[in-house]
Amino acid sequence: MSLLRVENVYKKFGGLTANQDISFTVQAGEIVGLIGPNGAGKTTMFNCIAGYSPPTTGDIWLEDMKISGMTPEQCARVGIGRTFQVARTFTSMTALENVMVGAFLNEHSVPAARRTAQELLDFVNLGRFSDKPAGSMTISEQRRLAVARALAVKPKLLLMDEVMAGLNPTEVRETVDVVLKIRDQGTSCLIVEHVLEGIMPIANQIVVLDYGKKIADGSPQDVSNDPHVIAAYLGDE
Ligand SMILES: Nc1ncnc2c1ncn2[C@@H]1O[C@H](COP(=O)(O)OP(=O)(O)OP(=O)(O)O)[C@@H](O)[C@H]1O
Repeated sequence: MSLLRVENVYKKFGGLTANQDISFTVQAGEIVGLIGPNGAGKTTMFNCIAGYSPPTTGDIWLEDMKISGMTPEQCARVGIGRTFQVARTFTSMTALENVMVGAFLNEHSVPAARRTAQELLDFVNLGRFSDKPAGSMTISEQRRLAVARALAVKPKLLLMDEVMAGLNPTEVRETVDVVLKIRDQGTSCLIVEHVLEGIMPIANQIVVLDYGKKIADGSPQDVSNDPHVIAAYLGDE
């Protein structure tokens, strides 16, 4: 059984169809990239999956549970974690406190939440920054902090929205290493990304959206050679 199944999802905003008949799956243990030009409907799809804005029609399943129509908190409780395009860190709180906010979904004592948060900061290579105010961290560090906070809800599937945008090549490599570690410890990843050199080498599958429609779905190599994708997106790179 697939971990995530998106079935014939439409999302309409008035007269605009941001997602049109989108279907795809994510298998357990895999990294899937969701790519496409600006305005293609990628963030809209994330919002449908994570409960922030339900599909107009169509269904979304996490294993055998229908999650379309659930609230963001219900989605988090059943196993969907997410980061946002603009890292929503609490800038005046320390790195540790930021991750503790996520940890409280499952942990019911401060010491347990603190322990989990410190482990997750270590996991994303930010362990030495636990007492640092999030607002004084670099963009790259804040993105990994957001990943640690999303992992604190112990997701089966982690949705990551442009965690590599604006990073230098060293920072992209650090982030890629963290994504691979997340996959290796058993959490599947669905990643919206414009930084193709970050996502293409590590993805098992790439789904391409353009103007709200799915135009390709396959291995990174097949998708890179697909004329529709080249015309719509890769040709612009
Ligand atoms: N809440 C909303 N109300 C109205 N239109 C919206 C809303 N959210 C998104 N849209 C529109 O839906 C379309 C898809 O937007 P979306 O943000 O999903 O694209 P995207 O692929 O994530 O783009 P980008 O790569 O630039 O982040 C766009 O035309 C956008 O203007």
